[in-house]
Formats: sequence, structure tokens, C-alpha cells
Amino acid sequence: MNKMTIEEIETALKPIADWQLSEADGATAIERVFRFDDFVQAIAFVNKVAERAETAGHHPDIHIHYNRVRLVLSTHDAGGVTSKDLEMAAAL
Ligand SMILES: C[C@H](O)[C@H](O)[C@H]1CNC2=NC(N)=NC(=O)C2=N1
Repeated sequence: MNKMTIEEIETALKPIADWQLSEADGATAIERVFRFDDFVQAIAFVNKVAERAETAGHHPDIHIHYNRVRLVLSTHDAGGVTSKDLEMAAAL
């Protein structure tokens, strides 16, 4: 799986609402924050994400902050973002 360039990622993100490029600590990833009414709804979403991730064999990092869920996707083997991450982002 080929690591995408920053330009390729930005182009690919255009049709995927609210996902952003993230380059914290030099590690390229894509991420999005989802907001819910409360913790219970946030966890229900996380459970759906988990099911989808298991089916695809591709798993976002999941940060839960009460009613906010931040998902971060990268392909570890490639050391960056690949089409697998974009596919998963679109699904989520
Ligand atoms: C062996 C297994 O398929 C790999 O470790 C998978 C699992 N899930 C993964 N998820 C994500 N987001 N990136 C990966 O590189 C990754 N690798």
C-alpha cells in the first residue's frame, strides 16, 4: 500500500466532509471529530465504528471525550496515509 503525498491526501479529502489532514509530531494522518448529545450516544457510535473497522481490518485510533469522538486514521506499515484510510474515512 503506497503512502500518499500531502497533495494527494488534500485532493482526496475534498469530497469527504469534515475530515482533515493532521501532521502532529511529524506523523501524517487524517482525522475528524464527531459530536453527540451525550456520552451514551458517543459510545453507541464508537461501537459501530469498531464493527466497521473489524470488518475492514483497518482500525482508527479512537479518542473519547464525553460526547465527542475523535477518529484518527493512518496506515502504520506505510508510515502515512493510504487509500485504505480514505476508504475507511468515507465509510465512517
Ligand atoms: C495485521 C493487520 O492487518 C494490521 O496490523 C492492520 C490492522 N489495522 C490497522 N489499522 C490502521 N488504521 N492502520 C494499520 O496500519 C492497520 N494495520
